[in-house]
Amino acid sequence: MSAVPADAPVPPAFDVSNDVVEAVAPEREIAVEVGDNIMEIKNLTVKFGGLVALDDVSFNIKRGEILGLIGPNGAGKTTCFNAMTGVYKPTSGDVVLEGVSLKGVKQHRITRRGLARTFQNIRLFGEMTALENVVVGLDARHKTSVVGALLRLPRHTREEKTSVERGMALLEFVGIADQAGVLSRHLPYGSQRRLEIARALATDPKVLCLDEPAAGFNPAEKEDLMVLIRQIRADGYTVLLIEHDMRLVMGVTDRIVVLEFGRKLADGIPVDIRNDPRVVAAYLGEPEDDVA
Ligand SMILES: Nc1ncnc2c1ncn2[C@@H]1O[C@H](COP(=O)(O)OP(=O)(O)OP(=O)(O)O)[C@@H](O)[C@H]1O
Repeated sequence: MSAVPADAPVPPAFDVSNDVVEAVAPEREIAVEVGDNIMEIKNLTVKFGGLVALDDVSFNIKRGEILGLIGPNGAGKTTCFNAMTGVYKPTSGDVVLEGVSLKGVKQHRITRRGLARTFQNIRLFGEMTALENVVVGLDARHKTSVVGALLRLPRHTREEKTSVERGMALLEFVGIADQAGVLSRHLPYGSQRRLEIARALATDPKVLCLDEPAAGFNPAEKEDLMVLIRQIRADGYTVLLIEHDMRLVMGVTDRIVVLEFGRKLADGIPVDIRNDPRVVAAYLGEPEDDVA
């Protein structure tokens, strides 16, 4: 199934040292078990006027797993992400993170509570370097005040230094440390996608939501991305992944939730989803690339 032979060397970009891993995930257990529910999506409904984009959808995300969210075009995947991350206010239902409801919580506060995401259409600060884009994410977690920053109090200087070190570690982690000083709008497309992931990781999320991270990638880049997503999980993060490329979804996820016409169609391990006649029927008529 894989285009890369089993004994092929791991690309150097992902040969990440223990020091880098510790800088990226300083307070995490490196080896995690898939465990209890870290998030619960409860009867989530989103209506746009008369259109029901998401219809009474419920599923759980378990701590330490890579959960795939798939479905044909227009099935409601991005709407679900948007409702979870505070971009849209759900019409009804609830999203619970570590036992606490996110109902009515503003988007930036949801990020602070531990839910980070990337976007289908890349959203970086084009006039900032790669490193600065990541440091912005880290700065959101600083404890010093503006006055502390102006007076350059020792705590602020310490935090700033740590930010740069952690920012570099994150860039190394996603494989683009050599481009740290490049303006993000000048980065190659693949590096921009990786930078989005690094910036999301900078907020130290409990759950990382990736919205079509392989969009526009060639097969080799998709293989590299699978390695990176596995590495992210190995570092103790929980990952929710929207992705159209079935080979990638089947190759990297522990479990898959399938949406169709805004409703949950199936929820199970990849092999069961692949063989589920309802899922196969839902994808009939999709472009061949998407159902490979
Ligand atoms: N802001 C909006 N206003 C009106 N309708 C919307 C809005 N956002 C999404 N929709 C509609 O909701 C439905 C679900 O769209 P959504 O983008 O969530 O699907 P998707 O599964 O992510 O699709 P794709 O795979 O094509 O990205 C579609 O019919 C879409 O046109």
